[in-house]
Amino acid sequence: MGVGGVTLAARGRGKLHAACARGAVVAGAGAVALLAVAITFSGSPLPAVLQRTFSLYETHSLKDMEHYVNLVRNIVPAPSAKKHKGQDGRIGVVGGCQEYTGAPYFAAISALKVGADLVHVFCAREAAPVIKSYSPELIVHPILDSRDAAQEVEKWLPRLHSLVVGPGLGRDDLLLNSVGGILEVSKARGLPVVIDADGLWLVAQQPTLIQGYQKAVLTPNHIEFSRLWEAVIKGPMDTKDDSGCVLRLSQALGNVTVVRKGEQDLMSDGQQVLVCNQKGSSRRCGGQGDLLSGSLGVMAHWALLAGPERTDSISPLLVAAWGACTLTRECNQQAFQKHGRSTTTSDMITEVGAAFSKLFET
Ligand SMILES: NC(=O)C1=CN([C@@H]2O[C@H](COP(=O)(O)OP(=O)(O)OC[C@H]3O[C@@H](n4cnc5c(N)ncnc54)[C@H](O)[C@@H]3O)[C@@H](O)[C@H]2O)[C@@H](O)CC1
Ligand SMILES: Nc1ncnc2c1ncn2[C@@H]1O[C@H](COP(=O)(O)OP(=O)(O)OP(=O)(O)O)[C@@H](O)[C@H]1O
Ligand SMILES: [Mg+2]
Repeated sequence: MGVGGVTLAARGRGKLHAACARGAVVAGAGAVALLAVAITFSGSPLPAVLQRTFSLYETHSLKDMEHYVNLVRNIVPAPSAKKHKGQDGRIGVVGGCQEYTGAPYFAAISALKVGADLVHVFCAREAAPVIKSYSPELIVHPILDSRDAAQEVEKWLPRLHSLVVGPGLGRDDLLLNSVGGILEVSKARGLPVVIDADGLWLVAQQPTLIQGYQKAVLTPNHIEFSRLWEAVIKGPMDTKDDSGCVLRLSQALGNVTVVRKGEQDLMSDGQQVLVCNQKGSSRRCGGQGDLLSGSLGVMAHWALLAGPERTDSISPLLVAAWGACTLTRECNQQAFQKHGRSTTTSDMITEVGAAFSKLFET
């Protein structure tokens, strides 16, 4: 499908309106149609950083980019002296075990740096003192390996706006079983959930856990996507049609949003496919996906609060996903410019503030 920059494909259920309205590239059943529809854009000009990145691409792609940037800006809550602590996001991260303490920390601190007010980490007992020692800013609950973990977490759910499930969770059956229970109670409350890493392992074992839950966003990397595909589609993957595969997996899961990370990030709600080609770097250190899932935890809450009227009828969760992918890749690029091959995820997290304001602050 598409040519560089940002393109949007719509297919499957025949919803072409959003793509056509912006003159995007529309791919359908192997055919690719380029629709050059002139439109005007409102809002602030494209940030210089994005103009640099996208100046080589065709005008319609640049305009799509500008449009999505404006949609992300539309969901970002305005700073206000009238707000109280917690209003811009209270996010939960479910993950952290004996082996992995970095991943939940990266996800949680990213959520805070993007703009959440409070972040709670629900982790295994042994991981808690380690995660606390990384940051005094995180609230850490050492309850995930207790027998009644799901009920313990459920007590906190009324205070939370979204959950990020899976970074550093590990694959211990007791923990996975508790997380299955946490997903059930979260669904019952209609809480948005971003599922990543070992949370995706669990979903691949039990797809019914999120089947049809349209407030779930899955963020698989290459391997995790293949695993989900095998579990849900159970057939060969068309390796020449990456966006078609994302669309199909999302549809098969009942329009759960799927974000397939890679050289370009492809995301679909089963109706449309958005592409994020924001320049990153060649550095692939561990933890970048955790930065993405933590950022998305906050942006998913903001997007659902803003609603489709602020996202031009594109699914709010797709807009949030596009924003979080763009931000993560920009952090990667900025950190790489400073640190080159020694870039680590901590360096990227240091860039979150500057990257966010370049991209999305008006
Ligand atoms: N500092 C930390 O604590 C970190 C912990 N992490 C955690 O580690 C656990 C396991 O995550 P993994 O991502 O390793 O598990 P996966 O089972 O997804 O990956 C297994 C292997 O696949 C490889 N792989 C990934 N992308 C690939 C690609 N495009 N092509 C070929 N091979 C590829 C990885 O190098 C890894 O060795 C999760 O809980 C995760 O959150 C990671 O988030 C990284 C950072
Ligand atoms: N080849 C690539 N080129 C540019 N960016 C990439 C590439 N692969 C992944 N990314 C970006 O890196 C971020 C994390 O994706 P990645 O595939 O590394 O996740 P992950 O394997 O889950 O990471 P983690 O180590 O945190 O588990 C995403 O924003 C994605 O866009
Ligand atoms: Mg990962």
